[in-house]
Amino acid sequence: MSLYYEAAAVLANSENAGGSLKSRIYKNNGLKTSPAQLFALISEASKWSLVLKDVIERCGLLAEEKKLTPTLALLLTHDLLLAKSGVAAHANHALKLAVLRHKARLSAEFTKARLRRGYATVDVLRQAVEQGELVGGDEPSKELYKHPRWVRVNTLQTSMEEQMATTFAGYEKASNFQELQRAPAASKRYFKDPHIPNLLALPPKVDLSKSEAYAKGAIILQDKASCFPAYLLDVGPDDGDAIDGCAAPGNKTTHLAAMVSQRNIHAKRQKVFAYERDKSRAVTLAKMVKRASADSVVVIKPGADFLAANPESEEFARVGAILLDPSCSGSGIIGRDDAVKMHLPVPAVDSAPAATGEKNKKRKRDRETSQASTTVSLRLDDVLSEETPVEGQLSERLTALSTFQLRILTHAMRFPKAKKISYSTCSVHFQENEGVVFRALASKIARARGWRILPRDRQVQGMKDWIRRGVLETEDIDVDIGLDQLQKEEVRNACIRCEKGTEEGTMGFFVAAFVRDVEFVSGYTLSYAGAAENMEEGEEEEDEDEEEWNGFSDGGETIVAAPMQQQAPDAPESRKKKRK
Ligand SMILES: C[S@@+](CC[C@H](N)C(=O)[O-])C[C@H]1O[C@@H](n2cnc3c(N)ncnc32)[C@H](O)[C@@H]1O
Repeated sequence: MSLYYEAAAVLANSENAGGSLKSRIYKNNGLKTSPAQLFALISEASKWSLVLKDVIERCGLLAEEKKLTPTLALLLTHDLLLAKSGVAAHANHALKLAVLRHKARLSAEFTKARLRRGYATVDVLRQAVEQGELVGGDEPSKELYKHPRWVRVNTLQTSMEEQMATTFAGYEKASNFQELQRAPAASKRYFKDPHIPNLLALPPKVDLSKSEAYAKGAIILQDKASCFPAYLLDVGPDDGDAIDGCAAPGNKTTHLAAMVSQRNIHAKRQKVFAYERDKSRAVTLAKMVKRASADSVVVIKPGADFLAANPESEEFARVGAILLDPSCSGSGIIGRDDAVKMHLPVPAVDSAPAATGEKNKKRKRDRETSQASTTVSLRLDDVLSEETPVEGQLSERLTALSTFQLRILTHAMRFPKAKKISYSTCSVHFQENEGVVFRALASKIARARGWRILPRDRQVQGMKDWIRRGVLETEDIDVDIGLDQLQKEEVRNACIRCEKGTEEGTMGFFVAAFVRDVEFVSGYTLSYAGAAENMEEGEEEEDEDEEEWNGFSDGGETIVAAPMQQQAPDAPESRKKKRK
């Protein structure tokens, strides 16, 4: 019987205790039950929980059996009605008796619940449950559009053709994206993305985690929007080396490496330097790079701060392209589809007999607790998120984040041979997106080095075709960057956005690219002090970009050359003061 108590304990306090379902089970050495049995019970019961919650509530089980908590009732009812060998306990165990007493009612309610949902037999209902079709029921899905499972074919190891003939053999082609979104959640369908090469959309519950291609890194589960930065950067054989300034866990790094390798037909040696400040995330990055077979292209800088990388270093003399995907508010992130969600039955409020004193208080508290948490949600795996949402008050967070993002971006603009930069976030906030782009364009370093936005009509085809573009919140642009309305409109249209919960099936995302001409570079003195000489009169007063870079990195250790600036040089506050 420890099976049910231990399963209930695994599910208890899921929001505060942390850890994925697998880590809670497989890293717990104190369990009496086999971890596989525990995992199977929880994942199966969660799939059926929408139906079983309904059955238990209509049967009034919780009101009559005080020993049963909502979670225990759900787990036991699952085994009673659906497990081949029934409830796993000896015949006289109190919990087993508590559900057995209601077997006839529970079975009858189960039949009614099935028929109400329009399933003729238990087998047809079982198939629908397995396919993840049971969204809604009595609780309609809030999601208007299904978020597909996006799969990038890793061209460092394989090709789309090879994957179609192996991993996706037997999958049926959807004639359009809407058809794919309407397909049963676990059905074997696919749709080739028209914007990003080597990208497939599959229904959200298709499980590829056990496929050989996934295990060896031939396919990578990566949201469509997250593929935009490397694709937009469009690194060619003549672009030299590339840097990914904020790399872990490495989806964009490996995509960048794949693009570099695929397009390098002249087999010129091109490297991708991958910076990751956080040491533990750098370990994941290294694993991901190895698994994707990108280690011959990628040079990892573990625990190294990109802001401390010396642009003038010999090592970066050939860096022509830089991808920046810095930490952000994460406001565009969509809840993970592979979460295990358990819908719990709610005890009927009036069904408990009146009680007095302490008992009454306790019963009331129990009822309130169980009503407050009618679902339990747990991540299936401990997967390091691509994004790193930062906690705190929103407006303060946005100010701090956008200051940091601007610093990263203007630092990248210092690399002498760089002529392409992509800047992205998984945020939906103007301040972290177009706001940073406008401020970067206004920075002294951008003007000194001739950086400008990559306009829509010069973007790679898929990005040019993408309809969702940037937004303009003119009242928020407190930098006078000397652009007229038409030019601002060009910048807006050059910015690319994705919105979550739309018919495109992406997360919320933002990306823009900056370019400059090599001729422009060669016409200028490349040191920042030299560039300042080319400034128009009075400009020096407005920017202090030269103070941004204050150290250099040597194998991850930052050697600080000057005290860190407290405020970003382009922060609105400092600018406003100067204008006065
Ligand atoms: C949004 S995540 C990057 C996701 C990654 N591009 C991908 O697609 O998998 C931002 C990462 O940048 C790292 N980071 C933040 N600031 C950094 C800095 N100054 N130098 C290097 N890495 C930094 C964070 O630790 C985090 O892992």
